[in-house]
Amino acid sequence: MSHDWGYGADNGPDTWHEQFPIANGPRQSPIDLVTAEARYDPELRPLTLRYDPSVSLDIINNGHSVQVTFADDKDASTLTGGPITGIYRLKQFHFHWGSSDDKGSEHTVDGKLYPAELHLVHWNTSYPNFGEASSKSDGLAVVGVFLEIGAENPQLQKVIDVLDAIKANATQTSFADFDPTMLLPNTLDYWTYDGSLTTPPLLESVTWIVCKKSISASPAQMEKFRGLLFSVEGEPECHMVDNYRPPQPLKGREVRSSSK
Ligand SMILES: NS(=O)(=O)c1ccc(NC(=O)CN2C(=O)C=CC2=O)cc1
Ligand SMILES: [Zn+2]
Repeated sequence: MSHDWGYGADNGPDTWHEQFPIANGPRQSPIDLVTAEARYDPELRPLTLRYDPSVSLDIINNGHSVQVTFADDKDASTLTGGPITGIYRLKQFHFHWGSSDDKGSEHTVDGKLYPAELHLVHWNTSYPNFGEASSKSDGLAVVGVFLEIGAENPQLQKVIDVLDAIKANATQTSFADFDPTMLLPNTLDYWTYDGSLTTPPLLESVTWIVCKKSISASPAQMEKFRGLLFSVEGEPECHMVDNYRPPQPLKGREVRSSSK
C-alpha cells in the first residue's frame, strides 16, 4: 500500500519523484521569480477575472490544504485575458502556508518567501472538464496571490470563520455566496510562465499567473490556518503547516512580466 504523499520527512516534496517521476520534469512549479530576469511583454493583456459568488459550493480540508470548490458546469466564474487565449473556468481555490511568518509561499520573489500563497485554479473550457484539461499543456491556469503580514483582512476572515468546522482531514462544510474577487489585490500586474501543479500528480499543464501585489493577513489570521490538521479525527493531531513545495529548477524557461 503506497503511503500517501504529504509534507512530512518521509513523504514530503523530496520523495514525490518516487511515485511521480515528472517531479524532475522540464516545467515544474513553483519557481523563484527573479524580477531582473523577467521580460516585460507589451503583448500581454490585462487579466480579466469575472467571478459569480452564487457558484461557490463548499470548503474542504483535503489533508493537504483548505480548498473552496465551485460549480463549474457553466461559464459563471471565469478567467480570460492575461497570457491565455479562450475562457478558463474557476474550479477551486486553496492556500499554502508556513509554521511561522518567515515561510509558507511556494513561489518566491528574488528569494523572498511570503507567509502564505493563494492559488485560484482554472481549467481551459476548450476541454470537456477539469480532469481532461489537467493533462493538457494549456489545460490549466492558476492565479497566485501572496499573503503578507499586515492588517486584518475581512474577506479572508470569511474563510477563517469556518475553519473550526473543517479542522481535521477529510472534513467539509457548505460555503455559499463567496466572491473570490474580494481576495485579489487592487492591481493585477503579474508574472507568467509555463509550469505545473505544485502537488502530486505534478502535471505540467499550468500557465502560472503570479500577481506582483500581495494581500494582507494579520498574525492572528495566519495562526488560524495553522490550527488546521493534516490528521483525521481520532488520530494524533498533526498541524497543517509548511504545506508548500520549494522552488524548482527553471530549466531554461522564460518568465514574462505584464508591467515594466
Ligand atoms: N498548488 S496548485 O498547483 O495550484 C494545484 C492545483 C490543483 C491540484 N489538483 C487538483 O485540482 C485535483 N482536483 C481535481 O482533479 C478535481 C478537483 C481537484 O481539486 C493540485 C495542485
Ligand atoms: Zn496550490
